Amino acid sequence: MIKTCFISCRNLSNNNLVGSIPNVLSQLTSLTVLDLSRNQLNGSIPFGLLVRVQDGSLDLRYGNNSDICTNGNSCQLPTKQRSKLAIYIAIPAVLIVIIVAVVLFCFIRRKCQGSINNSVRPRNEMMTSYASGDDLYGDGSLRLESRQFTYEELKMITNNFERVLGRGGFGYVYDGFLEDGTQVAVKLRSHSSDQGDKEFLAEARILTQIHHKNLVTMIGYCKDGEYLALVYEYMSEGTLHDHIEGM
Ligand SMILES: Nc1ncnc2c1ncn2[C@@H]1O[C@H](COP(=O)(O)OP(=O)(O)OP(=O)(O)O)[C@@H](O)[C@H]1O
Repeated sequence: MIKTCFISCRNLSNNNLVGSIPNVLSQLTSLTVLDLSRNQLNGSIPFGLLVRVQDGSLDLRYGNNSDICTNGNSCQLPTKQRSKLAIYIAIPAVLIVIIVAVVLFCFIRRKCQGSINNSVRPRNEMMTSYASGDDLYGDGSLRLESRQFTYEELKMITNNFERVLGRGGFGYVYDGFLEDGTQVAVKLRSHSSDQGDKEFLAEARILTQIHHKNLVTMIGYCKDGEYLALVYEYMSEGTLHDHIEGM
């Protein structure tokens, strides 16, 4: 269409021209009126045309076509292109913000959980490698994250309950050694104990959930038929009572 205009066009309106304004139009000296208002041309008006507009040899009309501008540098992009560009920038930007927020949230959550875990971490790291989810009562009332021993295992550990360390409200406490040589104290609930299952479980529950350097660590438990026992790390320094007495 532009080529044809070299010869015959005086007015380019209604020709549905698309794209940027061709510079060659400025060479059409016979062209005195150039109406681009109803074409889909866009971009900056070529310098050659502007010169002709300024020297008055060309009457350039582009109506309300906002896609055409006179200054190449500040020329706005066509509306369609602008919205496309906005989509290309906006979507990745929103995605990046969401990803950063999620990563930050996970990081803060892990840090918080880490600090909680550290404050209640067992001194005896063996606790973590033991099976979890055992139910001391069989009714789902107690989930212990500690090792479960059979009565036979306790017999082996304590060399058939050979050495008594002391006696408390639940019954005798026996000296024992695990397979890896760790010394333990096995508290076996006696049938004649004046403290019942409820108290025994309460002690197990508390020691399973709370770990502190000033509290004895519970290594595991035994619920084997009628036998109930708790296995603790061995405290070599004696009892508080011994220390107070020795003062
Ligand atoms: N972890 C342990 N390491 C070494 N000795 C222990 C350990 N636990 C208990 N003992 C010994 O066994 C004794 C009885 O302890 P146990 O905890 O059964 O009774 P207690 O401290 O009097 O409390 P309670 O009557 O509430 O059970 C203690 O006095 C101590 O000599």
